[in-house]
Amino acid sequence: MSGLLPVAEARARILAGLDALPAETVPLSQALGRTLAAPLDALRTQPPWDCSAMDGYAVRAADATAPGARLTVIGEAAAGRAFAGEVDAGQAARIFTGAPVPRGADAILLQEDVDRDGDLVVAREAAQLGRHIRAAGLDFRHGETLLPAGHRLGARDLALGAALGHAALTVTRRPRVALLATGDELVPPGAPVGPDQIVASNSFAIAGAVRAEGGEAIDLGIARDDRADLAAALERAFAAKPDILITLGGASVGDHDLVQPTLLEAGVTFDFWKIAMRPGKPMMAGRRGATLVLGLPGNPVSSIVCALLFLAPALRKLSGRAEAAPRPRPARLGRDMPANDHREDYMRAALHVGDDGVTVATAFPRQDSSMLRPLAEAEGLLIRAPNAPAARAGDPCLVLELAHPL
Ligand SMILES: Nc1nc2c(c(=O)[nH]1)N[C@H]1C(S)=C(S)[C@@H](COP(=O)(O)OP(=O)(O)OC[C@H]3O[C@@H](n4cnc5c(N)ncnc54)[C@H](O)[C@@H]3O)O[C@H]1N2
Ligand code: MOO
Repeated sequence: MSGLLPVAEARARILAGLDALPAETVPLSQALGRTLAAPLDALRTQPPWDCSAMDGYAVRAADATAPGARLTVIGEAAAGRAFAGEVDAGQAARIFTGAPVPRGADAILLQEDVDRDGDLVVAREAAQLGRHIRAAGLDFRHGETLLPAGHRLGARDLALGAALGHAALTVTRRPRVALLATGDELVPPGAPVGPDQIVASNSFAIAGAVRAEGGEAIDLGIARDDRADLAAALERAFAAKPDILITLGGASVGDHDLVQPTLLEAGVTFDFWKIAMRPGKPMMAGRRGATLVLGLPGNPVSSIVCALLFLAPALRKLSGRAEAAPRPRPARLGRDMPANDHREDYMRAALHVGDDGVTVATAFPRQDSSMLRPLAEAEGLLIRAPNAPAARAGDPCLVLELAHPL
């Protein structure tokens, strides 16, 4: 055996140590992407009264059972201006869409289906009981629960929240994630790049993934490959009281991979180091106090895949979301694949929909974890199980889609 932790077990161990963050109240206008900390209940009934779905005439259906029925118009009901009177036998009230149906009336005749002459309307069609009337409570009733706690709020839900009578919503606090890149070779984009240097890129993807999951990213820049510099940067990171601290790089076994010993010295207790996956093998996970510490590998693709598989689920659990783990979906292989070794493979792949409507995933020929271009071009990650035997084009497989905003 390899002694590396299986992906699912690594994720389960990370999630087991996390609880939903406390609740806070935010104005409806700021609730997009937040997660409900309590069920969303109706504070009112909608529509509050029987209401007209059309412009026309509110009548008694029994008065207009056949074309030619003649009715006297006695008033008008508009949206926001109800008709206070009652529609009696032989009478009608002019009515507009969204207006309360006056007492006595039980059907709406469309204005296209009548002829009007002064105070008189003559039906060209028979009225039908209840036709074009939205009954009170058709949409929801006071006290009903419409969305459960743990639901992440989309744009539609904000309209629902407003209609239910909420000006503010109770949501979980945003998880705070501190990001610290490490490496003498790294400079931020836009800064002069020395002869032995490259541009630090990983933090941008990780911060983006954090925000996409509703978290707040705190970028603490780049620490040098120097114990003192790294230790000082880590203290700055912990001082920001993050729910999660992410280090990038220095996770492996090289002489300059100082992250693990420095984290240990800073009081971090490690749960595990090294996962049976490719890319992302040298990821480490631990805790200091209330902070989850994830040490992601430096290779850009490794760090981003680890963020998808471990950081995003951790953020979902902290946010109180019902479903934390990523959900791969079934697909077919676009080409023959060799047998896999002991690591679960997450291969950058093109996706298309085959003739039978099933997604076809074709792994790119180069799977180097340093290469951002194929990651940017990929539409999905083709998952190859540890020790999967060789497989043929057309065989079933699993993929994780890489859709916007990732
Ligand atoms: N002898 C061994 N060597 C390596 C092993 C191993 O098992 N034995 N594992 C390899 C694997 S797998 C990975 S993944 C990498 C991870 O190494 P580190 O986490 O120590 O990462 P670094 O050495 O710091 O960096 C690797 C690579 O990535 C670049 N990098 C780092 N940070 C950033 C950043 N923020 N933005 C862009 N690029 C970054 C860095 O310059 C290096 O090129 O280790 C293998 N080695
Ligand atoms: O895990 Mo490393 O990520 O294979 O390059």
